[in-house]
Amino acid sequence: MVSTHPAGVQSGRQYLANSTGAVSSNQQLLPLSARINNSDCLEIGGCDVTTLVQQFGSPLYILDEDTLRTACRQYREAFQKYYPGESQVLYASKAWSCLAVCAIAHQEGLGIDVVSGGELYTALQAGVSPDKLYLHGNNKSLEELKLAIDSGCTVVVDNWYELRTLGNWSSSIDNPIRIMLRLTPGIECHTHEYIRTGHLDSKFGFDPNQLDEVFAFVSQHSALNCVGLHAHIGSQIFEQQPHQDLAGVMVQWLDKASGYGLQIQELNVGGGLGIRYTEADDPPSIEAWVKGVCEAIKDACAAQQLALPKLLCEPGRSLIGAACVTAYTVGASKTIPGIRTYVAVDGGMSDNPRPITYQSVYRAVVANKMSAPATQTVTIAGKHCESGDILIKEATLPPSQPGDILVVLATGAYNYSMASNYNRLARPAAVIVKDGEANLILRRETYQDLIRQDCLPARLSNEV
Ligand SMILES: Cc1ncc(COP(=O)(O)O)c(C=O)c1O
Ligand SMILES: N[C@@H](CCCC[NH3+])C(=O)O
Repeated sequence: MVSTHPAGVQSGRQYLANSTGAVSSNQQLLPLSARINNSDCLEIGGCDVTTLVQQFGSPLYILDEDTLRTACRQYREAFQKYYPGESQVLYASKAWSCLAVCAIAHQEGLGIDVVSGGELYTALQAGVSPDKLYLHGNNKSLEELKLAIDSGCTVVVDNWYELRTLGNWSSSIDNPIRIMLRLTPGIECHTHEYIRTGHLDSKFGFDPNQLDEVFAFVSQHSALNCVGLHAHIGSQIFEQQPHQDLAGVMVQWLDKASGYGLQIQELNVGGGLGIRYTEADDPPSIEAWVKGVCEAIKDACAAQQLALPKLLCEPGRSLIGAACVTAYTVGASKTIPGIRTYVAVDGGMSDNPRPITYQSVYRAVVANKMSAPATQTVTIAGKHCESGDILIKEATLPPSQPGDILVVLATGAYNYSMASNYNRLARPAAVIVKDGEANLILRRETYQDLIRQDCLPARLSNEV
């Protein structure tokens, strides 16, 4: 990281990617196309961020197409390089589900992991082929299962209730139902407890101690076409060992399944590779992560003398997290002498609920003052009626004024997808940028949108 200021004093420049050598987007704070232009403003995808805000309004999600496509390719190419068997990368669309993002993932050859009828519908509408769609969920409704089966998507079965439901159902329909089984591997990893899923005490997946009963049940239902096994250990993980341990555990499951006559062809090791939200975060690159997983699967298969399965993974955050920033407009500020200065922006926990939910830490820059020395420590507050609505507790920034454009970095994953209308704030617009062109991918909500689903019974109407 290069600073143009005296020792210890930084500026927005420090977050630009080092342009020498290949970079893994999950290790960058700013999108790969980020530059500073002659007006000292941040440019992404060849578009000046301050101009984008004038054109599309504030707050604004700005998605860099090149960063997203690069990450998709880095995953795909790493599998080609390190795995001699078949492979398929799926985009975990819970990170950001919308038509444009699903369309890009599909164009880049990725399949899509969906976790609800809504995400499935979005992916289908984006033109994703059903044979590359996988439906997750620990409590899928009959309607969601029907949509998945009718559209030809694979159902990742999570529990006994669902397995029995599909077992009964399969006897009454013409084609076998394509399923995978999600198992809890009992692997611990270091991440926030809300985003850990692989430990035994998890609401997701079959208990691995019931593997024999599960395999026996599936083997007795020939209309259930069990193509694979799935596990996911958690999210925002920096260690490589848990995923490598997972590979060993899953190959043992594969071996056990063959004892029940099940010809399992696919193993899905889930997602979870972390990204850099601050300089202190040190995730492995996409290539290093894929290499580790592939080698662990190859070694475990060689040890058990098993043929290589088709290998799947389903990253979300590491594909899209660093590809997006959120631009806000600075408004009021309040200095409490000896305590802190609050600088308020025009969004907050409704467009980024991660700080209040997981105490997530973000970095920001002032887009119209990229080289100005970052000499102040301030607290970036949202505009919600909630004391905890703080986007960044201690942001080191240049002094800012109302009207400045504050840009929070690495907001591509689990921001828009977890956004709400708390305090009846309209959800922001999102644009995708590439080579100097910006296109709307999500329209800004209006006041009319906010009351669209409201019903006012006649007896409550105050119409004059
Ligand atoms: C089943 C499953 N697959 C994939 C993912 C994507 O995880 P990440 O965004 O950390 O890659 C998640 C989220 O944790 C998940 O629950
Ligand atoms: N929503 C979480 C990730 C959950 C992943 C889904 N299992 C986050 O923002 O970090």
